[in-house]
Amino acid sequence: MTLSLGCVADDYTGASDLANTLTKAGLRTVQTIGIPEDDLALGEVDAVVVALKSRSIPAAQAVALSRAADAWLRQRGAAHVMFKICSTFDSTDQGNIGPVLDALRADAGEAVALVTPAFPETGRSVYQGHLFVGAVPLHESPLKDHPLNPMRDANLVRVLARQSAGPVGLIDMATVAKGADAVRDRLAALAGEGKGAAIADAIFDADLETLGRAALAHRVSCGASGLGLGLARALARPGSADPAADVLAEPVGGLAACLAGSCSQATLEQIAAAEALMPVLRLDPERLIADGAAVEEALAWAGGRVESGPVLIASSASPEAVRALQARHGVERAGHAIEGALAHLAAALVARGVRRLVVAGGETSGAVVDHLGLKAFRVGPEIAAGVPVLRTASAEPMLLALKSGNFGGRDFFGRALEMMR
Ligand SMILES: Nc1ncnc2c1ncn2[C@@H]1O[C@H](COP(=O)(O)OP(=O)(O)OP(=O)(O)O)[C@@H](O)[C@H]1O
Ligand SMILES: O=C(O)[C@@H](O)C(=O)CO
Repeated sequence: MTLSLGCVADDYTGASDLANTLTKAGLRTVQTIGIPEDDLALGEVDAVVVALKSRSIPAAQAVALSRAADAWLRQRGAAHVMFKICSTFDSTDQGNIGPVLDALRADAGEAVALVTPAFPETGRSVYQGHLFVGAVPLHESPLKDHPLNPMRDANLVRVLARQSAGPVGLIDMATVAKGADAVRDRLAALAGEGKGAAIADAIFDADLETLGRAALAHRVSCGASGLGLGLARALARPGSADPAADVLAEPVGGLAACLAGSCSQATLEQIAAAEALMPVLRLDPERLIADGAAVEEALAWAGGRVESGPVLIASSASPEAVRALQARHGVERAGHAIEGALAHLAAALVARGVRRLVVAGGETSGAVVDHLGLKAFRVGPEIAAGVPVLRTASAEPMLLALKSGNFGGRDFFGRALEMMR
């Protein structure tokens, strides 16, 4: 079947966030892990979100992967492809948002692309090109302490220009308020001025509906789930059946576990709250890096406990502890070693019968899902804004929840496990 919408996401939790939004808006959506085989049977779907792990890799690799994903989606008939980035615009001056968008835009033969990370449901809004996280500008939010890409500038026109080949313009709120035609005219004017990308202001879902309608006149756009919502509302057929309804119809059973590698403030609070619900093991990150025995000890700890109920294992630590560890081992080395350890733990837990798995953190989820060799998910109901239940299509199905670091309320882990039966 011909896709109404193709999406290339730069991490796995971001992909499920977008898949959740598209599903809620009425599009039948599949999330794939990596670029699918040519013969992947899709069934009746409207949208495919190809999840890459390209947010924090060298820009040239991110470009190559994203172009290949885009080519796969175009082959399946997608006339519009959205590049899904983080709603907090996670990136560095080297990329990867600018280089990937430049490449996708060139492949699509477009002069300019609309960009907005606004996602009102999770408090992300853009005004005069400045990104706000709740009530504070990006550089005053907890994202200033992100372990891999600390965000220290809220002016996205400036941020994107630093990582793009060409200049970047602004579609301001006054234009957005005038409607989709005004936005399309502004995009054309910016293209005439030689701008390759335009940051669009958006505060409410209605703004994103306007931007979604305007973006569909082009072959490529870039944003977070808010833009996904705008595109999906423009594309969905009114009155179509709830696409998430049958994902939880058959319980999968099996054991349940949670793994956390995210060090975001939200995840730290969720782990603290989970202590009241299940046994929690806090890993020593120094030992995880130094020594494979730490993983074996964690497995021994989980052994008997997971047979009688869910457990949570976390490497997560405070910003100060993260900085100290990174100073001793380097940002990448520390990050990869911990991701690898959690992925290894996930595989060992699955080998012991875990079939319901909650993972916190985008990079962490990427490492876990890759290590488990999972290829595609159907998208089920929402646990918290931006986090759906996912179901593998395999003969012995698993349920997963891949949580972006900043998402979910304090009760997230308990809530997820309650839904994942
Ligand atoms: N105690 C720790 N010290 C230093 N780094 C850590 C520690 N625990 C985890 N990490 C690393 O921090 C990074 C966290 O990134 P991850 O993407 O998983 O979470 P996040 O950034 O909060 O989530 P998202 O990308 O969805 O917003 C990973 O590379 C992880 O391995
Ligand atoms: O857009 C978001 O905030 C999330 O989907 C995400 O990508 C966080 O890593």
